[in-house]
Amino acid sequence: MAAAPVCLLNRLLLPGVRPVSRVQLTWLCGRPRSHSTASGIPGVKERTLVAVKPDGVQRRLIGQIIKRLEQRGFQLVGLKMLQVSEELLAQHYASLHRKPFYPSLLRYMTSGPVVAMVWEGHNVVKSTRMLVGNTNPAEAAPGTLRGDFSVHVSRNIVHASDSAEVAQKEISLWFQRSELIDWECCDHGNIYHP
Ligand SMILES: Nc1ccn([C@@H]2O[C@H](COP(=O)(O)OP(=O)(O)OP(=O)(O)O)[C@@H](O)[C@H]2O)c(=O)n1
Ligand SMILES: Nc1ncnc2c1ncn2[C@@H]1O[C@H](COP(=O)(O)OP(=O)(O)O)[C@@H](O)[C@H]1O
Ligand SMILES: [Mg+2]
Repeated sequence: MAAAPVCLLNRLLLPGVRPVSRVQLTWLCGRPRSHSTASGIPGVKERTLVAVKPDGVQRRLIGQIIKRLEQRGFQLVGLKMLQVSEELLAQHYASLHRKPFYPSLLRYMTSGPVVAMVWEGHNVVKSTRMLVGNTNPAEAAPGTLRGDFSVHVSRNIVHASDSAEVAQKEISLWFQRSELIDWECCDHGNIYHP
């Protein structure tokens, strides 16, 4: 912590108030920025695609979903609302084409707008899958998004990429590079450093 902010803060304190030390100021404000950049931590720039599905949008759950990811400490780097095309879904759900539920999945996912987001952070893919919960809401633990807000597998409110490799493919399928913002949250020091 530079000496100047400590002196400045002590000058502003009322007479009789004990001056704060540099250690106390560091504790109050988080680690100083020069030491708090998280860019040196491996995996901190990992990204995942999260999409609020049409039922999640209709049920006004967008805010709840964003809130859970934000409060966990992840960082939003891209966000848009869109009416998804069948072409995009055919690529997104390429592994499910032969499933009996695929036609109804397409109808579901095109039934209304979707909110697509890209979230960034350490182990964000795995952590987000844990936060979203099992595909089948009956198997999703209470406290997870699907466990708290959904009942049936065909209306499970939210999508999240299931591996880092799949996440990269899904992000480039849903977003243009120019739609994603590289930025560093000012509280990185508190999230990533003990
Ligand atoms: N019997 C099933 C199985 C799946 N689905 C729908 O198909 C989606 C994709 O299935 P899958 O990829 O297996 O589930 P998740 O990865 O959990 O969901 P998503 O890929 O949408 O995140 C599910 O979320 C669900 O909306 C369905 O309607 N009926
Ligand atoms: N047995 C099923 N019946 C109906 N829909 C399903 C079923 N399995 C999966 N789905 C739908 O397909 C989506 C994608 O499946 P999958 O990628 O396997 O799971 P997840 O969404 O958890 O990644 C699920 O979220 C769900 O909407
Ligand atoms: Mg899936």
